[in-house]
Amino acid sequence: MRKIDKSILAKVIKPRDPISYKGNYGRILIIAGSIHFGGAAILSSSAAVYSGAGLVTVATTPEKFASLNTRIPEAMTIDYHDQKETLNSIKQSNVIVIGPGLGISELTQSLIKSVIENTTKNQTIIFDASALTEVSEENIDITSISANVILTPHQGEWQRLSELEIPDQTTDNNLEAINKLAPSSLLIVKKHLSEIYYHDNVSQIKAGNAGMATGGMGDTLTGVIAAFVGQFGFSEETVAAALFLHSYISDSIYEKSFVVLPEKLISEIPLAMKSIIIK
Ligand SMILES: NC(=O)C1=CN([C@@H]2O[C@H](COP(=O)(O)OP(=O)(O)OC[C@H]3O[C@@H](n4cnc5c(N)ncnc54)[C@H](O)[C@@H]3O)[C@@H](O)[C@H]2O)[C@@H](O)CC1
Ligand SMILES: Nc1ncnc2c1ncn2[C@@H]1O[C@H](COP(=O)(O)OP(=O)(O)O)[C@@H](O)[C@H]1O
Ligand SMILES: [Mg+2]
Repeated sequence: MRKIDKSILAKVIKPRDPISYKGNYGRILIIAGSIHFGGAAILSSSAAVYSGAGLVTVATTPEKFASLNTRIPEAMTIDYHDQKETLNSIKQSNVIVIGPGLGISELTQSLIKSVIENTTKNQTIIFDASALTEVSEENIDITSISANVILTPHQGEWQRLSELEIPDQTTDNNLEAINKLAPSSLLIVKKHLSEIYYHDNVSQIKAGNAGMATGGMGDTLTGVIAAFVGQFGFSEETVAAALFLHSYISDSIYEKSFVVLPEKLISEIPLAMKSIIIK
């Protein structure tokens, strides 16, 4: 199993061209949040903005517009009940995150199907949280999606998708399961020392700590990955760098703090990314 260490960061995080504009750094759509899970949409979108995404739009329930605009004014908001507006945003985005805080509902199922049917090979979809649960519970076919696909289940969500009990989630079993479920996708099994499965390659990050075992940490990861793909393009390296940075910053916080709060992690992303390119 290949190990992912700090060297991945300098391979991916590059200085910006002075002659550039926000369109160069990715249009991200985050389809997230619901009446009981407003924070997931805030954390995912904040993480995307703070990780350098050019433009971030959150498709969520209008009850959450005020809190979102207050917490992360850089992100724009659209109503995911408005099919026309949501479809328009799906088609215009480079990266689409779907799932954090969405909840289990017919709406979630229809949003998933709309994303699958209206994206092309030049786009990337990140399935997380409730979207993963719906894919498994509704047997939604994700084997032949045109867009790049990234799945970010924790071990419980992976159990639902793969039908592998957690103790049986070995490298070989995971590889077999992902090749059956979505052969060309990139799978991250989130846990202590998370693993990446992509085209039969298996790698493991050498960072992460138990202070990360707090609600919202996975929602946050989706925003970091989305921003990295939006800026640096879809590749196993880009995703590995995002996954590593998320745990690397958490490790530095964990040195002095009993718990790693997702918001604290997010606040430290810009300085951590800058430190990688300062020689
Ligand atoms: N502030 C917010 O708005 C938050 C919203 N959240 C949303 O809540 C929804 C449900 O996600 P959850 O993950 O909380 O609940 P899930 O029900 O999807 O998964 C948690 C369940 O998985 C099982 N499990 C077993 N081993 C596990 C392991 N090692 N790691 C994780 N789970 C394991 C347990 O039965 C546990 O109850 C998602 O849409 C998520 O985005 C959560 O992310 C928490 C924070
Ligand atoms: N003990 C641990 N060691 C390292 N990383 C952990 C540990 N516990 C949780 N994490 C990380 O925290 C995140 C939790 O994701 P998830 O359960 O989806 O959170 P949420 O859905 O509440 O946002 C994952 O990235 C996981 O790898
Ligand atoms: Mg999660």
